[in-house]
Amino acid sequence: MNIQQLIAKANKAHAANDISLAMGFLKQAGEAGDINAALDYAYYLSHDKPIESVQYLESLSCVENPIVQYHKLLIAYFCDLITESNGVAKSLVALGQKGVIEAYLVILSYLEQSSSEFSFIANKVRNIAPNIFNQLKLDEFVNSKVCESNNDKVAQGLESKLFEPLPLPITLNEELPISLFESTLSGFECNYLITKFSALLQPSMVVDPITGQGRIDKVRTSYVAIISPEHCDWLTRKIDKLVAKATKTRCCEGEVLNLLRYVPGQEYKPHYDALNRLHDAKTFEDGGQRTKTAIIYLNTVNEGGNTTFPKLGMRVSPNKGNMLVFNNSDDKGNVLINSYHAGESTQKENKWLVTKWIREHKTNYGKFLYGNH
Ligand SMILES: O=C(O)CCC(=O)C(=O)O
Ligand SMILES: [Fe+2]
Repeated sequence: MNIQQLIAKANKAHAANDISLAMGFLKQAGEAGDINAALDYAYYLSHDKPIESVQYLESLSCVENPIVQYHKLLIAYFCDLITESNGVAKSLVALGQKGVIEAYLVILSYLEQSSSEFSFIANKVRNIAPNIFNQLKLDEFVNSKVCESNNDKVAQGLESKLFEPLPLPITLNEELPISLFESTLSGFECNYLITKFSALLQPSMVVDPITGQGRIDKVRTSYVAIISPEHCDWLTRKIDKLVAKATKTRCCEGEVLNLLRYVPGQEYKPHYDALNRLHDAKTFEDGGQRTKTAIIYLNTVNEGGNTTFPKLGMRVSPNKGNMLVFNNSDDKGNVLINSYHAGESTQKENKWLVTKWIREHKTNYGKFLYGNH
């Protein structure tokens, strides 16, 4: 079979949900020289066998290709095969120099925005990809200290950041509980998510209790972008990992990440995120009850736009980069009455956030991207 035939077979197997059959064809297509097939196979394999995944990429004749190198590094990093910097920082810098723009974006996501290292790399992005520089509004961050930095300083600055632990949260409510993790995403990362995924925005839906299908409802008037696996990148993976750490759950128990935009006047009226086993039976099938919610605010809203908990008399104001985490149901899957909450409308500004709901079991999204992790 030639490469096209192998890929056609892989697509057919994939459409029939036979992932192991699809993997077999992708593996062969990768070995025959198709880089995309090789990467797809490596990502699939990385769910359960990350070491084998890296070894597979190393066995290919295209291993020196910078894109292959970049994904090999990401698989090793996100699957925790690298526990200390071990040259990851240097490799990322080297990949950026070879023209892998994603490597520079990963670097930017770990650096302090006000640092000369950030400006130095942002300037490189300006030189090789001016469109991306403009779309990400990187000129907001570039300062005159560009010339004070160099590649070695960037690698040094990056090293400690790559393995920084999640800072301890502030407990806002002990009973539910509700926790706030400050500055989990940088301003650059927040802007990146808005820029990259707003093209996917559609009117939000709620689950119809009769049909079990999503439908538009005045309860939830914001717009949502569903970041399904084909759109996932290093940052959505980083967020999945962050949320898993903050909620003490596994990545495979998370639902798909949602980007939400409220324009002034739009809101999410008081509701429970926990599902009703009878009314939401269809949604329930994919991972069971919703146990926790994580919300990351992507911009600071000055008037309105709070997340409110009416039964607790609490409100949390959206601050760029902060992550709010709360429980929705108890160990037995019962709805926690105090988790009733709302997304208030804003007065003048838009409000942007990403939200992730966690289930009691593995979800299809989680299994697809993370296997058992
Ligand atoms: O907009 C908010 O602050 C809350 C969003 C929310 O409740 C949700 O997405 O489930
Ligand atoms: Fe909610």
